Amino acid sequence: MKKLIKVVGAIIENDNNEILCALRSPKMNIPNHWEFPGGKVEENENLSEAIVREIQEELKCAIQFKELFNDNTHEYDTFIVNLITLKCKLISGSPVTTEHSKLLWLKRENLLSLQWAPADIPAVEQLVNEKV
Ligand SMILES: Nc1nc2c([nH]c(=O)n2[C@H]2C[C@H](O)[C@@H](COP(=O)(O)OP(=O)(O)OP(=O)(O)O)O2)c(=O)[nH]1
Repeated sequence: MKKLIKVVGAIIENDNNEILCALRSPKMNIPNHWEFPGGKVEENENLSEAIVREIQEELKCAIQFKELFNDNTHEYDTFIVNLITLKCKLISGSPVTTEHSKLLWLKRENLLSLQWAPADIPAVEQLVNEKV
């Protein structure tokens, strides 16, 4: 049976209504695909704790959880991911890459020009269609 992993991804928007996108590196699984930065939820933590921890570890900045945005389960060849995207607010510092190949701030209307990890597509489409 395929392993099911629970993952949180942060949707961080700046004052110009741009959204932070992160490119998975060639060394990561699902390499060279764009994603919402984040990672696996650990057993002892809630979604808000998980996303704050992951973003501090990966992007070296502090965020605050705002609201649940999208919850999508996607079956890859070797595992199943339950990707929960959360709207978050940057509260201190600015994101820097530690594991990703690149970070990019993009307007909603340009999000679909990137090659996203397949599990992310419903959240990306919901963002593109969202009224702001
Ligand atoms: N972080 C993140 N992972 C995603 C997204 N979409 C998607 O399919 N994934 C997949 C890629 C990975 O297989 C898995 C998350 O693993 P990860 O490697 O980012 O998480 P992590 O930092 O906790 O991993 P680890 O190095 O501790 O094992 O979910 C997304 O938008 N964000």
